[in-house]
Amino acid sequence: MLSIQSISVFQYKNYGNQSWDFKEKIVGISGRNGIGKTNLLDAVYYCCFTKSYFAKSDTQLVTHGAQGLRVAAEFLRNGSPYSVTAIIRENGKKEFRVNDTLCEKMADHIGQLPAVMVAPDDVQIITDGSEERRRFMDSLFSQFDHHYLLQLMAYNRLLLQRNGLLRQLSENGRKGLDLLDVIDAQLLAPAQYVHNQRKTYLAQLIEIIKKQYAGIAGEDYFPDLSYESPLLEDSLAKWLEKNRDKDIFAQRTTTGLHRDDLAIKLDDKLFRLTASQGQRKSLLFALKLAAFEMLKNFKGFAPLLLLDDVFEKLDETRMQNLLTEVCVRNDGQVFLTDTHPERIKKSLERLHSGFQLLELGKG
Ligand SMILES: Nc1ncnc2c1ncn2[C@@H]1O[C@H](COP(=O)(O)OP(=O)(O)OP(=O)(O)O)[C@@H](O)[C@H]1O
Repeated sequence: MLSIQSISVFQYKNYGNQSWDFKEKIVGISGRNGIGKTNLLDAVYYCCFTKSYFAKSDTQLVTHGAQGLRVAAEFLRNGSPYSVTAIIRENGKKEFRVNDTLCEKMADHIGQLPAVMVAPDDVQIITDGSEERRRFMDSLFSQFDHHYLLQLMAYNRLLLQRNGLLRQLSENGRKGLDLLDVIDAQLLAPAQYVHNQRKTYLAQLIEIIKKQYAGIAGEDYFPDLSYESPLLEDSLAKWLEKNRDKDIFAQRTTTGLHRDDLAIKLDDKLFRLTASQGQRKSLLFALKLAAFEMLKNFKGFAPLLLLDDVFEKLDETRMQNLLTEVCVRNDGQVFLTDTHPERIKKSLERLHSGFQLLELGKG
């Protein structure tokens, strides 16, 4: 079982110096638009992932006009205390401590405090390009397969090096092809590992998504989901060899893992072009709940579930079904935000399970 007991923030977005205690499995957070509900969820997310779900850089998290920030939180994981402190110093340097010990590599912390965020703009996972879907699956798989994260990081680092070299080769008449051979050889092992794991994990994930979609949408047909990868057609070694001239000309690596996708179709057409708003919402929740379920299966305990503004997204019945599923049937801790204190209170009361309601901006 994983739960967060308390969090304190200093100079974090719109918060000066504030702390909260979380006493229940279900925590509702209400308050008017712009009061800081999302920011509070994001601070929890930050403790789990060493980065924000929303902001591209840490500097965006520091309160405007201030320098440096601090976020500290106490968790309980399988009965043992687990504390996290994140500090961004005035000079921008970041320190992350777990149980008072400095974390040398942020990657080592990923997966220790599994969490799933559901936020209003997440529908981009379905409507936007493949990058959003890769981010979704990588964030999920990295939380239960540490080697996956390390191999993915190695692949991305080498890819950057390769693209830099391709630019040089294109500009200086191909001097340095030996180095390209070296980088290409180094890319193969991490690419193969990530590809194999994506194949395995996506097959499992897709089955859970279908089940969740049926439960949420109540439809007896499913979107067709499949793993698309150039590596399903040929090995990366072959692709790199075949595309070498093209890559030098384009000054970038034109094929590889970074082109993978979780393809989503409905009646043989792209889901994002044909699906209704309701179907998109249902699929988004199905993806997120599938991520939640998969994490729970792998970790042996439920991840934190951070639901931002979901009341605006689903009708009342679907919302109540979802809350029963994630708040009552699961033993995990759930955070929900809503602008209307009465609406969230009423929904949570109907669950007949203990909950806490934080009203931001009051008292
Ligand atoms: N770095 C920052 N420094 C100061 N304030 C910030 C910073 N980043 C964001 N904010 C402020 O935080 C507020 C938004 O907070 P947040 O998104 O958490 O609100 P919310 O309660 O979730 O609102 P909504 O109900 O509209 O989703 C805005 O007023 C924004 O100006």
